[in-house]
Amino acid sequence: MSSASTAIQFDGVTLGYGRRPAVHHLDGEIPAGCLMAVVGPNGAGKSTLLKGIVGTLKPLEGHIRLKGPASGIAYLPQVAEIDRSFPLSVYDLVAMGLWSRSGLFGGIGRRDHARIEEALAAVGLTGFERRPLSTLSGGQMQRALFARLLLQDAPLILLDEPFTAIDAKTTADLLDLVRRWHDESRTVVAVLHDLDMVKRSFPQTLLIAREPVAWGATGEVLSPENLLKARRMVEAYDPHADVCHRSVA
Ligand SMILES: Nc1ncnc2c1ncn2[C@@H]1O[C@H](COP(=O)(O)OP(=O)(O)OP(=O)(O)O)[C@@H](O)[C@H]1O
Repeated sequence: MSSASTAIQFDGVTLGYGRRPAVHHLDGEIPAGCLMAVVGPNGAGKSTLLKGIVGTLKPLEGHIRLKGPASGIAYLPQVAEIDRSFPLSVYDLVAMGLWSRSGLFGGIGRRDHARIEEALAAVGLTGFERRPLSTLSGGQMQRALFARLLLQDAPLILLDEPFTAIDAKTTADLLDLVRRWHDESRTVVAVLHDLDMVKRSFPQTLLIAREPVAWGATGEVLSPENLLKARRMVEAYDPHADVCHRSVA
């Protein structure tokens, strides 16, 4: 049963594609206000887990319960999933962060304009308003996407590999925003590969290898034994297996 301080509750969750599970045996909760990293080897199911939380992927089994409506989620997908050829300006992209409030055709008032400019300033993109997305560097694009997240003003923020292929300065600036969200008591869940960063900046961690390997305080979760176990579990996983029904001992 989820409590008032639970942001996300997993009950016997299996997530997958077709009938093939990508993540299973997921039980537990993410407390509200938690700053949590999701780590694991390639193919461990980290992105799949975020898609399950966002609701773009329905569980094959079990339930994911969210405190608050799905519209209260701000989600940053992996860079590879974002189409930059779409003819949008930086301003338009960032303004999309207001959609949940203004609606698709709501128009942008003076206050909204000021908020967009504020968000652009917070990510260091003042002056980039009219630039087409296709002309941005990878780091500038990620800054623009963070500005959009800022405007979404969501209690739950999901980030899928937000710092991949961006330089140290951009990473530090964006990590400051993540800390700010945490200070504002938002729940932040980020898929990350840089374990040093996780140890430094993320108090809670879920180590996943198609199923949870360890979940809790980062220092305990990221033990050499757990990391080895996770690698072995992903290597041993049968990608053709059907949904399994593990009996409770
Ligand atoms: N759309 C899809 N259709 C079928 N299988 C998929 C799909 N998306 C992911 N998978 C499979 O689900 C498994 C988990 O993938 P997922 O992308 O969640 O892993 P990940 O931990 O995020 O990996 P990485 O660190 O490489 O990004 C993989 O075996 C992958 O091939």
